[in-house]
Amino acid sequence: MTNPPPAAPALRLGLLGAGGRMGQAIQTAAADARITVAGGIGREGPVVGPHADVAALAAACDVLIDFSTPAALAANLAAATAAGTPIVIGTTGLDPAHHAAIDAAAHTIPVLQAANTALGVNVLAWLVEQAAARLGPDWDIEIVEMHHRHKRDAPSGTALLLGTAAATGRNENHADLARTDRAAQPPAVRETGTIGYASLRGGSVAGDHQVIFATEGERIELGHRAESRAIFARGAVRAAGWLVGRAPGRYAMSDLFAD
Ligand SMILES: NC(=O)C1=CN([C@@H]2O[C@H](COP(=O)(O)OP(=O)(O)OC[C@H]3O[C@@H](n4cnc5c(N)ncnc54)[C@H](OP(=O)(O)O)[C@@H]3O)[C@@H](O)[C@H]2O)C=CC1
Ligand SMILES: O=C(O)C1=N[C@H](C(=O)O)C[C@H](O)C1
Repeated sequence: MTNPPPAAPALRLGLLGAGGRMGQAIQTAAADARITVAGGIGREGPVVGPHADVAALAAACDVLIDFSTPAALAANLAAATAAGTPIVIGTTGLDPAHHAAIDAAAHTIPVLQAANTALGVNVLAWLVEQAAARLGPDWDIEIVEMHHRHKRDAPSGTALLLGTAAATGRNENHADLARTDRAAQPPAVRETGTIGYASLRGGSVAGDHQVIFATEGERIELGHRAESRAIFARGAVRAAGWLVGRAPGRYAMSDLFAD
């Protein structure tokens, strides 16, 4: 009789922003998936487990999941890099300097950055890219998002991800087309070929996104509604498991869903 193969070692997650809305949802998703949370850090220190700071937590887990704040990103990446620990970044409101820091860390460790970790949104991004590729610039693109009253960044990271997918479909740079604050522009009719954004905030909405393609006489609307944070949390936990053991580099949810 042969012995069964040894069980794979259990995954140990480290959570950054552990006490927040997403931090709590990820703890639930990890428990549902029977994955151990080695520890969790909040703004003022440990939320789960004994680790005093992100450096101690990074050294004690197999993978970090960061849903905290853009202001914490540099320190979180530095700790992950020093410990050689892969990191999933779900925090939004990132600027070009944050993205440059992610690119730099990805030379040393695997980093998966995703403005939205839900499967449905990532399929929506693919649909938007396909639609934009087939519709000419006389189809105006407007992106409308609604979130809960506590959200700090606007437009949402997902709205920008969807706009980037549309720009890619058109073989254009998103930065050239994006009009994130129409109210701040001088009064003028809509510029052909641009991508407009509108952000609504209120109540407890987990996350609604709609991409509207509008031309003379017809309109296409593609959208996604998150009914709870559980979809983001499940995706983040799945992404963390997928990231462990990968080569250093920058990854996206589309890499995971393509596997
Ligand atoms: N990628 C995705 O699928 C999703 C992304 N998000 C994004 O995730 C982020 C968090 O969202 P949400 O959970 O709703 O926000 P919350 O404000 O509820 O949670 C953020 C938490 O991070 C804590 N925090 C602040 N500074 C630090 C720090 N230096 N180190 C560790 N923790 C810190 C905050 O503490 P304190 O309150 O004391 O400041 C808070 O508990 C946002 O950027 C949001 O847009 C949200 C949902 C899905
Ligand atoms: O802050 C949130 O809640 C969410 N943020 C992400 C975003 O900015 O797109 C993802 C999701 O929509 C929920």
